[in-house]
Amino acid sequence: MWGVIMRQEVITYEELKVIEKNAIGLGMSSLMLMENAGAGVAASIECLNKLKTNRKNNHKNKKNNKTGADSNHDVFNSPVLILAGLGNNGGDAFVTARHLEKKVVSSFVFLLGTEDQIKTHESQVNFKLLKHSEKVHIFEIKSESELVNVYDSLKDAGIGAIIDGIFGTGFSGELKGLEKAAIELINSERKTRNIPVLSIDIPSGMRPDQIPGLTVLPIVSSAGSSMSLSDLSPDFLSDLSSNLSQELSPLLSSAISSVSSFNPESVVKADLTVTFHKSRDCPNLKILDDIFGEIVIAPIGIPEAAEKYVGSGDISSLYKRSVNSKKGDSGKVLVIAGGPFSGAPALSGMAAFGTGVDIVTIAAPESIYESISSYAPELIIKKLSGEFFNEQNIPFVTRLIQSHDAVVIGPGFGKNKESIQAAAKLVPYFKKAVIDADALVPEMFEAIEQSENDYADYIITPHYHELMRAAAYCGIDLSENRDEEDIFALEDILMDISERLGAMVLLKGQEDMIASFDEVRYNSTGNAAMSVGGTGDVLAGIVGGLLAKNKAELATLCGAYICGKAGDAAYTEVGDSLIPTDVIDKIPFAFSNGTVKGRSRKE
Ligand SMILES: NC(=O)C1=CN([C@@H]2O[C@H](COP(=O)(O)OP(=O)(O)OC[C@H]3O[C@@H](n4cnc5c(N)ncnc54)[C@H](O)[C@@H]3O)[C@@H](O)[C@H]2O)[C@@H](O)CC1
Ligand SMILES: Nc1ncnc2c1ncn2[C@@H]1O[C@H](COP(=O)(O)OP(=O)(O)O)[C@@H](O)[C@H]1O
Ligand SMILES: [K+]
Repeated sequence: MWGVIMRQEVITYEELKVIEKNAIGLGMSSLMLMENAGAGVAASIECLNKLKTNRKNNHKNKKNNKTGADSNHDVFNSPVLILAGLGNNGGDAFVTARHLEKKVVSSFVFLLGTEDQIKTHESQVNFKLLKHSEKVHIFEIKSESELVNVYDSLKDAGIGAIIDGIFGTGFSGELKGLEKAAIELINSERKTRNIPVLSIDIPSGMRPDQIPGLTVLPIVSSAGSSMSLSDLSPDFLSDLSSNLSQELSPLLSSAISSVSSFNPESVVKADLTVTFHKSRDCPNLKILDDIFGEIVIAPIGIPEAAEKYVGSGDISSLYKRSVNSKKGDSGKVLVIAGGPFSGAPALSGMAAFGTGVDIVTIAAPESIYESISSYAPELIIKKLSGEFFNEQNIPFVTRLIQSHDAVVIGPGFGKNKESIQAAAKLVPYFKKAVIDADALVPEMFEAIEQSENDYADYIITPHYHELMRAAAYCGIDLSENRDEEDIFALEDILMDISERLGAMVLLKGQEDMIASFDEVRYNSTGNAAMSVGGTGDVLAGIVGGLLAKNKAELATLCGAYICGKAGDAAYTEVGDSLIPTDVIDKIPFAFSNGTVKGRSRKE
C-alpha cells in the first residue's frame, strides 16, 4: 500500500537542478518546466501590490514624491518593466511577460543582448512566441548607453514594477558591463522611485553557493555562547575567513568564504523573489532578507517521482574525469577478498573498473591468488599470506587501504570466524568503504558503529536477509518475509539503521531502497533476471567505484541506478540467460544513456 512519502521540505538550488533533470528524465520537457515557472511568476505578481503598500506605509518616503515617484501606481494599472538575460532565467521572464499580457496594461521587455545571442533553445522558443504579444514591447539592448537611453524614454510611462530575469542559478564569475548596469538601474529605481522589484528564482548577481546552509557548524564565541554562521556580519566573516581559515574545518571555511565573497552592492535587491518547487535552505540572515525580500514558492509541476526515484539528474552530479587528469586522479579502489571464493571479488573489481576509476587492486589470499589473476589482466592482485584472510595480513592491507580511495569488502569473503574478526579490525582504517554480503555480520556492524572516524563514509548493501542481521544487531524487529513489512515501517527501520551505524543503507530488491539517516529514496532500474547469483557483487563494485570520487549518498544512489540500467540493457540482449558479466559489459551504456553500447557477450 502506497501513501504519501514525506520528502525534504527544504532544498538547495543544487538539489533543485538535480530534481529538474530527473523530471526531464521522466518525460517532462524543459519547455514545460519553463512554462510553469513563468506562469508561477506571473501569478505571484499581485503580491507586489501588497508589499508595495507596506513599503509605502513603512517608509513614508517623502523623497519619492519630490522626484515624481511612481509609487501610486497599481501594478496592474501600470506598465511592467521586465529585464531578461540570455540564459533560462531570461526565458522564464519571457514566459512571465506572455502570461502577464492579460493582467497588466503593457510590458516593456529589455533583452540584454540580441535575439541571436540567446543561449538556450527553450529561451529562444519563448522569445519568438513573445513577439506575437501585442501589449508587450520588446527592446534588444546592446550597450549600457542604449540601456540608459531606452529606459529614459520610457520613464514617463509610470512603470509600476520591475521584474528581474537577468541571471538565475547559472550566474558565475564577475558581474560587469551591460548586466552590471542593468542591476544598478534596478536598484537605483527601487531606491529613488520606490518601484517594487520581483526577482525570478534568485536575485540576479547572487550565486546559490553564497547562501550558507542551515546546517553549518555552530561557532562558539569567546564568551562561550553558541552562534551560527547566520548570526554574523559579512565584515566579521571576511576577517574570519582571512585569518582563521587554515584552522577551520573545510566545511566551515568554505561556507565562510562563500558568504564573505559576495558583494551586496552588485546584487539585485528584491521586494519579492519567486522561486520554484520548494523552500530553499536559506537561513534567517539579515543580509539575505534585504536581498531576497519576501520569498514565494511557485510549484512548477515536478512530479513526486522525480524526488523519490534516482534519475539522470543524480547521475549528472557524479564526478567527471578532467581533460588533464593523471593516473590515479580518477580514483583507486581496493577489493579485499577473504579466501574461499575468487569469482565474487573479481566481479566486484571488474565492475568498479567499469565506473571509470583508474586503478582496481584486489588483496587476495594465496589460495585464490592464481585464479583471480587469470580473470582480467587489468586488475592488480596483491598476494596475502595464508589460505584465508587473517590477523597477519592486517599491517599490509592497512597500507593498501591508505593508498586507495575506497574499499569493497564482503563479496565472496566467506564465513571464516578468524577472517571476519580480522576484517573488523580494518574498519577504523577505512576512509570510504562498501560493506556487503559475508561482511554484513555483527562483528562488522559493531566495528562500523564504534569507529571514531567521523568523516568515514560507510555504505552497506544488504539484500533483505542481510538487512535482518543488521536490524537484529540494532535491536529492531523485522518480519521474516519482506512482503509482510509495511513500506513506511521499513523506511523508518532503514533510516534508524543508517543513523545507528552512521552508514548509508542500500536495500536491494525489485525496487532498491536507499536510506540515509533522514531520507529514503528508491531505484526502479533493474529486472528479475538480475536475481541470478553474482549481480550483488557487481553492484558492490559499482558502488565502490563511484564512492572513490563521490560522496557516499550520491555513490549509493547512482550505483543502484547504474547497476539496474546496465542490467536492463543486458536483458534486452540476452533475456533470462543474463549472467553478471553481461551486466558489467553494459556499465558504459548505463553511464552514457545509450550513446555508448558497451560490449556484447561473445558467442
Ligand atoms: N533547469 C531547469 O529545468 C529550469 C530552470 N529554470 C530557470 O533557469 C535558470 C537557470 O538557467 P541558466 O542555467 O540558463 O542560467 P541563467 O539564466 O542564470 O543564465 C546564465 C547565462 O549567463 C551567462 N553568465 C553566467 N555568468 C555570467 C557573468 N558573470 N557575466 C555574463 N554572463 C554570465 C552564462 O553563460 C549563461 O548563459 C534558473 O535560475 C531558473 O530561472 C526554470 O525555467 C525552471 C526549470
Ligand atoms: N526482481 C528484481 N527486480 C529488479 N532488480 C533486481 C531484482 N532482483 C535483483 N535485482 C537487482 O540485482 C542487484 C543484485 O541484487 P541481489 O540479487 O538481491 O543481490 P545478491 O547477489 O546480494 O543476492 C541489485 O541491484 C538489485 O536491485
Ligand atoms: K533573477
